[in-house]
Amino acid sequence: MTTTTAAAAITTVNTTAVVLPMNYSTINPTSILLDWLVNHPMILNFSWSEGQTLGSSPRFLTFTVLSYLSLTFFLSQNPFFSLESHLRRRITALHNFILIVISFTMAIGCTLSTLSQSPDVHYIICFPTNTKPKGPIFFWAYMFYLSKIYEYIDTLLILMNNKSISRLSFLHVYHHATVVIMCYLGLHTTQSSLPLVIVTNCLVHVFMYSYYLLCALGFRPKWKKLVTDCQILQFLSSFVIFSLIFGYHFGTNSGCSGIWGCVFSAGFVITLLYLFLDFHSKSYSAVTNKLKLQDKEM
Ligand SMILES: CC(C)(COP(=O)(O)OP(=O)(O)OC[C@H]1O[C@@H](n2cnc3c(N)ncnc32)[C@H](O)[C@@H]1OP(=O)(O)O)[C@@H](O)C(=O)NCCC(=O)NCCSC(=O)CC(=O)O
Repeated sequence: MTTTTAAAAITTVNTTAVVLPMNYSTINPTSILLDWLVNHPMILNFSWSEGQTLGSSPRFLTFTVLSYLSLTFFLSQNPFFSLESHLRRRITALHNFILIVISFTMAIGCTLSTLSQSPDVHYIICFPTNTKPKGPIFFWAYMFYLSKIYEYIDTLLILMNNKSISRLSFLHVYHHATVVIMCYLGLHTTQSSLPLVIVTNCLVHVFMYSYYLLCALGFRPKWKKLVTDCQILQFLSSFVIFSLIFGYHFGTNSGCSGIWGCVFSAGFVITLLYLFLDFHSKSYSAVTNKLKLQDKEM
């Protein structure tokens, strides 16, 4: 905490405490961020321990993902209620705003943790095989995992509007269900690459949920395609990261931690890339744009 700054602002004159104006030149934003997002005792002492940390058991994971899939299937077949449009838009806007803040905080927290905790650049890509899932980097990996469960609300928001149920795509449900398993395995196997995957995805999500926020507020941003392009770029950059890890793991004697987590993530990214390229061609091709224009003119 910035105790030195606070202490410097307080001085005593004739035994009476006088609060002097804060010397703003001594406030260092980076050290405040480090205090809150890296060196906070809760973050510094975090440890993922299987069966003890909330959400860390295979049973919890199975229950969560199966509940999501069965509820989504049930509600899509039996739309239960449609919220009044005004209220739904407000709830959606708030939900997106929360996700922008959470994603941004995780991106900053994970970046600072990685920069301050990594002994060398190699560590950012490849954790040594004896790495334990504890400390700031794994705290943010855990927050990332929990945030993916919170993102299930996206699906609920689509289901709460009878008119938008057609927006519930295979891509959406497959992504939301599988990403939770990927994050769990990341922690369970102490997976190398976690810092880069988390920071990249959080930054893309700040952009994506800003797009959704504006939609919920009634605007239709012209840069929708740019969001999809960034998502595709994210998946392509993951290939570079995973190629480096596999190169290090199989090309050196020391190896990298959590290689099975990396194999799962790489497989997931391949399927997402395929689905997103398909989404891209269906949403933005010249033919699609022409059809949309004709629809508007009718
Ligand atoms: C541009 C995209 C981000 C979104 O494409 P969409 O076709 O879903 O976009 P859209 O124009 O229909 O979105 C506008 C509609 O979404 C509603 N909406 C607003 N907030 C929402 C939220 N948090 N979740 C779901 N829907 C939401 C708006 O009210 C509006 O509804 P109305 O039209 O009724 O007013 C795209 O690149 C994409 O990701 N498509 C896949 C669909 C998806 O589910 N993506 C998110 C998870 S995948 C992911 O997250 C990958 C990653 O990690 O990067």
